[in-house]
Amino acid sequence: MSGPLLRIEAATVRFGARTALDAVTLEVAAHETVCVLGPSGSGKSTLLRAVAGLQPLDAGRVLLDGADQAGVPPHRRGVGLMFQDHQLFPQRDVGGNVAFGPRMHKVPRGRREERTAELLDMVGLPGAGARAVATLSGGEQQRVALARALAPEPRLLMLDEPLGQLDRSLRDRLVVELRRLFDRLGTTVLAVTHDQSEAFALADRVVVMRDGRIEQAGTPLEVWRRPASEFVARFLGFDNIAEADVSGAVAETAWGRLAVPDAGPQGRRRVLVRPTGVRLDGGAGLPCEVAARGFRGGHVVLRLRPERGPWLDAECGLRDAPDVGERVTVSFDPEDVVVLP
Ligand SMILES: Nc1ncnc2c1ncn2[C@@H]1O[C@H](COP(=O)(O)OP(=O)(O)OP(=O)(O)O)[C@@H](O)[C@H]1O
Repeated sequence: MSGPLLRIEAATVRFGARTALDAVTLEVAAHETVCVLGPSGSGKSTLLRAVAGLQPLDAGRVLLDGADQAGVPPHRRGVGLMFQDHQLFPQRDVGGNVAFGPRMHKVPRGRREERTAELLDMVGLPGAGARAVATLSGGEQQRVALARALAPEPRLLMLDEPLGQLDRSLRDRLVVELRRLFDRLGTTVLAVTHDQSEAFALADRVVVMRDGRIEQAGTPLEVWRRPASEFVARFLGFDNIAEADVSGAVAETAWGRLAVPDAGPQGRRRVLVRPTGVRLDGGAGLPCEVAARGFRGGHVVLRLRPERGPWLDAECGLRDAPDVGERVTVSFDPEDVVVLP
């Protein structure tokens, strides 16, 4: 099959005066994992629900394998859904939960049992079929929910905040497992999350939404390297943003004169410096006071109050981290300076 597996064309959904989806166009290729990111209320869940057929469109189309899905009920679309609260059937055991879809599709018992065992293996719960749902941890329930969504072999798997309820270390682990699983199965995935690290770890392509529209779409690297707007930059957690006059390869800012890519946007702009590009070099740079510091795994994030200009976040190694109240001077690595369009 050529062409995208999923094509959303100018999809629009209104709730009264509020436009939850505003002419959204998006394609997902077969075997691709696309993660939709955005703040609460930006329309992410509405987009998934529209593709699943749970939310009618006011305008636009959803096509699966080239076929318009208008009038096709959810259970005939061949999409699997896993929602935030991943509600398992409490009265069924793990195997009964996973086999639910295939049973509805009248898959013969032998094949069903084989498939259930295979999927439980795949999600790292071998032999758990007879366990009661109530005896599972949050992470285990999440895996069972995933196996259940995969069991009917959907052509498109849609995940709404798949790891939403879990603590950070479990999420980080599961996200790597999910990525490996999708690669192995060749599953096509459209996932929604408000957690950018999750999206970046899982996705071939990320889509950032704002107020029902797509603000930027690209590979994780593209979006990280070149945020399309201040909104995207701030959403990714980049807060080192200042007004600038850009001329050639130089930006004049309150922090001083920064080197920027030569061929970029010119004139009155805003520039972003990624925290990795704020260097504590002790030279003749911009004097700052360390206002706060926080530990993030192997490195430290410093909150700096510069002599001039907006506050700065800087990343440095554990051993080099200055104390709160210390004075430092910083310079800016041109590699990490981005002129916002
Ligand atoms: N059934 C509904 N009736 C009225 N308004 C709705 C309904 N569902 C969603 N909305 C509104 O549409 C907008 C988009 O909601 P949606 O749930 O798609 O956002 P979201 O990005 O998934 O948010 P979250 O991250 O909080 O789940 C919001 O402003 C929401 O209040």
